[in-house]
Amino acid sequence: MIPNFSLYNNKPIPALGFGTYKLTQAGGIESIKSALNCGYRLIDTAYNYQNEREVGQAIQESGVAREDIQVISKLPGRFQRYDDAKQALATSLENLGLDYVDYYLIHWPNPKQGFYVEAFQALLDAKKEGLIKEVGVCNFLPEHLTRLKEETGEYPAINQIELHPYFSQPELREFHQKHEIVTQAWSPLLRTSLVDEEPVLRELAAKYDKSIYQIILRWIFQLGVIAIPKSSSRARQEQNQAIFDFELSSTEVDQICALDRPDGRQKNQDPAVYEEF
Ligand SMILES: NC(=O)C1=CN([C@@H]2O[C@H](COP(=O)(O)OP(=O)(O)OC[C@H]3O[C@@H](n4cnc5c(N)ncnc54)[C@H](OP(=O)(O)O)[C@@H]3O)[C@@H](O)[C@H]2O)C=CC1
Ligand SMILES: O=C(O)C(=O)[C@@H](O)[C@H](O)C(=O)CO
Repeated sequence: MIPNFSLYNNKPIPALGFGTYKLTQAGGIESIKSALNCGYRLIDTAYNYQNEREVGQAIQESGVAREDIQVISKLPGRFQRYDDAKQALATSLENLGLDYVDYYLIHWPNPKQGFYVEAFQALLDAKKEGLIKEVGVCNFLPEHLTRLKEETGEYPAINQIELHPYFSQPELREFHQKHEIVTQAWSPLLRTSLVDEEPVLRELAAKYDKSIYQIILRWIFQLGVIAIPKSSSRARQEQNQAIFDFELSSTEVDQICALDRPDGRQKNQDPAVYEEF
């Protein structure tokens, strides 16, 4: 059983979700259906993943009630003008075959382009129309979040950011906590690169009889952050959620936090300068 965290308004959100980047076509549908059938109730997709149709079909075929599933999708950078944002949301809903999406997130701030406040306003208006339950963002830095608050009066419900043992984002997590923004961790397993070399993770895995990936996901849970690991395999989907039967000590949590590196980003995608369309 995956426990819940709470949003700013006390609404529950699963404390662990399922990522779907690269899960496409028939195999993708089977993997997403498998994730739903083994207990994931928070599914992360994006317009740009070109798999919203697969997510919609998996939901329909899973037999799990729509209202028991929370679906996240994301607005591409090229659609941040007000009317384009609303049209992109309409296309996402059509692709998903849903009347509403639980969370629609601005995928990247693209600060050089300069339209993210306009996009946020469009999504706040779509929320009033019942098309989105909560508006969120990804990859926003404190300066972008502050600007949203100053210009629209609201913070997003969620900020989905790169977060894993090499990049644990302590300052941004603190900012989120202060302003009741839920933190989600993308690439929580660092797409499995490098982490299997880490002695601290290996030692903890041996101590708790868990895999290093379970140690990482448990650490993220204990930070109060929602990880959204992706896996195509049922066995690894089950493994990734078998993390609620043990607890790391606060010293062990700190030991993993100490792996943080200034250059720890997976692909050097610094949202202050990186733009994705
Ligand atoms: N908002 C944003 O800008 C971004 C959002 N995301 C979201 O975050 C999700 C997760 O991040 P992602 O980049 O996919 O990377 P992850 O860190 O989730 O790693 C996924 C990789 O790890 C493998 N894996 C998963 N579980 C295990 C396990 N227990 N043991 C061994 N290998 C494992 C998977 O292989 P296999 O499938 O074979 O199991 C896959 O190759 C994405 O799918 C997407 O939804 C990602 C990037 C940016
Ligand atoms: O997966 C996502 O949500 C992304 O934003 C990706 O584009 C990710 O940034 C990436 O893998 C870029 O090559």
